[in-house]
Amino acid sequence: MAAVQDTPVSRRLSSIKHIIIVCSGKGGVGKSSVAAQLALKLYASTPNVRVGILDVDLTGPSIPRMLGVDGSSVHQSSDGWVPVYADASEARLACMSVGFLLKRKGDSVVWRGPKKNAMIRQFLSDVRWGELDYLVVDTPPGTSDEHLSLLEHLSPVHDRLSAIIVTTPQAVALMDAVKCLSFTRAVNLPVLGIVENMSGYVCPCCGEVSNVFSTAGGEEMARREGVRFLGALPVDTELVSLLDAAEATPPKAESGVPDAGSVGIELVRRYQATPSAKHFGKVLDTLQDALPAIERRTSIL
Ligand SMILES: Nc1ncnc2c1ncn2[C@@H]1O[C@H](COP(=O)(O)OP(=O)(O)OP(=O)(O)O)[C@@H](O)[C@H]1O
Repeated sequence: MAAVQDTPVSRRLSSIKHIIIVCSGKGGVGKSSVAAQLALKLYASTPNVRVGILDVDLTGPSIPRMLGVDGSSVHQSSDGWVPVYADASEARLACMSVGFLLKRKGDSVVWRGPKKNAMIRQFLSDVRWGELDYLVVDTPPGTSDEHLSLLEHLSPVHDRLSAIIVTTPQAVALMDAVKCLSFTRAVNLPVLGIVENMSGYVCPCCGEVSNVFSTAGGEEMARREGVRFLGALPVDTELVSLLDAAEATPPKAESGVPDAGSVGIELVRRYQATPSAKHFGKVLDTLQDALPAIERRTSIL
C-alpha cells in the first residue's frame, strides 16, 4: 500500500474512519436526500456514532435545509471553521455547506472552476471535523469539476474513500448512472453500490408500495455492471414534507426561540417515523456489509 501523503487535508481528516461520496449521473434523482438520510440514519442507528456531512454541491446547496439548519452560520476558531452541529450540544452530527457562507438566503454562487476548487480544499483542510466515524459528501449531479477537485484533495486519504451512486428507475437516469459508474472506474474510486430512489410509491393511507414507473432497473444495472445493489427507496410524501420543509417546523426550545440543535433532534425523531426510514434501514445494513468488503485502492485518480 502506498504511504499516506502528509498534506493539510490528510492531517485534518486523520480521525475520520470512512468518507462516503454520494454521486448521481443525473440531477434531481434524490442524491441530496439520500445523503441527508444516510447521515440521519447513521446518526440514529448507532449510539455515540459521530457523523459529518459535507455539501459540495456549491451551486445548489440543499443539505442545510434538509437537516433543518438553514440560516445557521459557521464561525472561525483558532483551529479553523467550526461546522454547524445539527444536534447542537451533542455535537455528533456536523454539517458544512457553502449555504452557511452566503450573505443572504437565495444568493447564487457564480464561481468559475478555480474558486470552486479553492472552496472544496478549504472545506477539507480548514473545517474542524474532529473525530468522525463517517463523513458523507453530497456532490453536484454528473461528473463535474467539483468531483475532480474533491478527489484530488482527498487522494492522500484514498484508503478511506468510497462512493454510492443514486439513480431513479427510468431509463434515462439509469443511462447516466452507468456513466457515473464509468467515471468512478476511470478515477479508481471504489463503489459501495447503487441506490434506486423513487422506486414505487408509498400510499400515505395504507403504507402499501405500488409501482408507478418501471422498477428494479437499478438492481438490474447493478447486476449487469458487477456492483452491489444497496436497495430501493420509494416515493414518500412524508419524506418530502419533512426534508423540504425542515426549516419551517422548528419546535420551540425552552427559551421560546428555536435553535438549530432542537430542530435537528426533532428532525431525526420525525425522520425515524417515516416509511423512508424503514426502507433506508435495509440500505444501511447492506452498505455496512459492503464497507469492509470493498477493495480498497492503493491510489485514486
Ligand atoms: N424518495 C423520495 N420520495 C419523495 N420525494 C423525494 C424522494 N427523494 C427525493 N425526493 C424529493 O425530490 C426533490 C429532489 O431531491 P434532491 O434534491 O435530493 O435531488 P438531487 O439529485 O440532489 O438534486 P440536484 O440535482 O438538484 O442536486 C426534493 O424535493 C426531494 O425532497
